[in-house]
Amino acid sequence: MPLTATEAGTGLILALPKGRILKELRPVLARAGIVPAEDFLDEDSRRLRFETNDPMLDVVRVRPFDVATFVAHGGAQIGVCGGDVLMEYDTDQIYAPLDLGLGRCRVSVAEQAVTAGQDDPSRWSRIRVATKYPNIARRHFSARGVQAEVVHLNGAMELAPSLGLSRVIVDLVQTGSTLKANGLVETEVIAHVTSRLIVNRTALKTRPEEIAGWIARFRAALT
Ligand SMILES: Nc1ncnc2c1ncn2[C@@H]1O[C@H](COP(=O)(O)OP(=O)(O)OP(=O)(O)O)[C@@H](O)[C@H]1O
Ligand SMILES: O=P(O)(O)OC[C@H]1O[C@H](OP(=O)(O)OP(=O)(O)O)[C@H](O)[C@@H]1O
Repeated sequence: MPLTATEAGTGLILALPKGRILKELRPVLARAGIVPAEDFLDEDSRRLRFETNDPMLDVVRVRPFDVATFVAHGGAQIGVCGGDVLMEYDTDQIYAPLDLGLGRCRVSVAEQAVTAGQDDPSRWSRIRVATKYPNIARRHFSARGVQAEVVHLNGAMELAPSLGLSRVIVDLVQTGSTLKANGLVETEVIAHVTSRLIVNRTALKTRPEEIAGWIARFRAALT
């Protein structure tokens, strides 16, 4: 069988995050005219790379944080990821030209309702923080002269304060119901986030017309 353009290394790879963003992204992909192979939306499929209706485009389905890694390293030329991931990854290899308005939430500091307001955070010199966003947490606290001692978790951060791992957490909040269900309150919003279309900087220079074409198609798909 002849190689497709992407197999031959001449097509583009679009990296998409599996999970909640992908669900929200489905109508946008359809409006942008991207039709991945049928098993792309089958969560049970073990395939990671899928051809599309466009012989010059394949999609890969990876974890949300790994979208940024694949695009930064040029393994994928374009991708979709949350602003939280971009803030954490913090690289100049990624250009984020388009806000897709999906996955709207915020990165916040939270602590146990019982400890909130007990002391003055401006007097803290150190604080233990449980998070899957160590860079965001360190930057946020160091900007106010507080040293963050990070306990790195990949999920269930909300358990950390009551189990003695940390005083506060830095995590995503949307409705606030996860915090509430675990006896926590949001004390500070670090950033509001949405998902972005992201592009590898080198690809933008070496393949400007193709990349600009895809940015335009995604932009049109939002309206
Ligand atoms: N509650 C939420 N409301 C809205 N958007 C969210 C919410 N939680 C996460 N997001 C956005 O969706 C992205 C992916 O989150 P998701 O929960 O699907 O993956 P994850 O659980 O962080 O990934 P992994 O499977 O690698 O642990 C986040 O980076 C963020 O931008
Ligand atoms: O404010 P809420 O509307 O309750 O949303 C916030 C929750 O959503 C995210 O978790 P997610 O559902 O993605 O679970 P996970 O982190 O365990 O994957 C986030 O980590 C919070 O736990």
